[in-house]
Amino acid sequence: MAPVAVFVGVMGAGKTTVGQAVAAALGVPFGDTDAIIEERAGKPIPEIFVDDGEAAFRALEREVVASSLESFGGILALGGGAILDEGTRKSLADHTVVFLSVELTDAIKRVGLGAGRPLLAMNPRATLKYLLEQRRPLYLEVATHTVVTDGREEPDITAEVIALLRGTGTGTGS
Ligand SMILES: Nc1ncnc2c1ncn2[C@@H]1O[C@H](COP(=O)(O)OP(=O)(O)OP(=O)(O)O)[C@@H](O)[C@H]1O
Ligand SMILES: O=C(O)C1=C[C@@H](O)[C@@H](O)[C@H](O)C1
Ligand SMILES: [Mg+2]
Repeated sequence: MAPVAVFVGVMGAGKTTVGQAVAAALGVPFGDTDAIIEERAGKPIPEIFVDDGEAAFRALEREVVASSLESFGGILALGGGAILDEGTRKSLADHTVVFLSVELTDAIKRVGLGAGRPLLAMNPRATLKYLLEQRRPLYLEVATHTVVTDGREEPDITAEVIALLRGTGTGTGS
């Protein structure tokens, strides 16, 4: 079994929010690799970063993403940095991948001070700006569909994604 669709995008793109809504509308399960990692580690992501370091988090993320891509049959949201791993990007070539795109202004409004997101613990605006620039090409590389979310409410974005998944929408990208 493989995911119906995989959501990628930077922190605040709305992967969890829109992913849950799309899954509910399609009547399929929703999975979030960040939540699976927290279950596996038995602690929240900020604690994994503090206790074990980012490298240990990325190793666990790689495993969780690989097993979810093989066996999770619903809508799967990946952590914002999962696509940094080259093996993960290659595995995504076999899947329907929705890139939720967001620019800095809206991303900052959505993540606020970055609570629960350890990479944003210091200077969230500058960090998010850097992450957006660094990762945008990687999100585009894996995306089969790109959906612009700036200035849009969740139901509107969800409707576009559902149309894309049903093959009736044109989307805003590849
Ligand atoms: N289109 C939107 N408009 C306004 N707020 C939104 C929108 N999408 C999500 N949000 C809000 O922004 C915050 C971040 O959204 P969400 O957690 O879904 O992002 P994410 O992509 O899963 O981020 P992360 O990679 O950190 O898990 C949440 O508080 C959510 O309610
Ligand atoms: O962008 C990132 O690198 C991250 C995003 C979150 O989803 C979590 O996976 C974690 O906070 C790291
Ligand atoms: Mg999320």
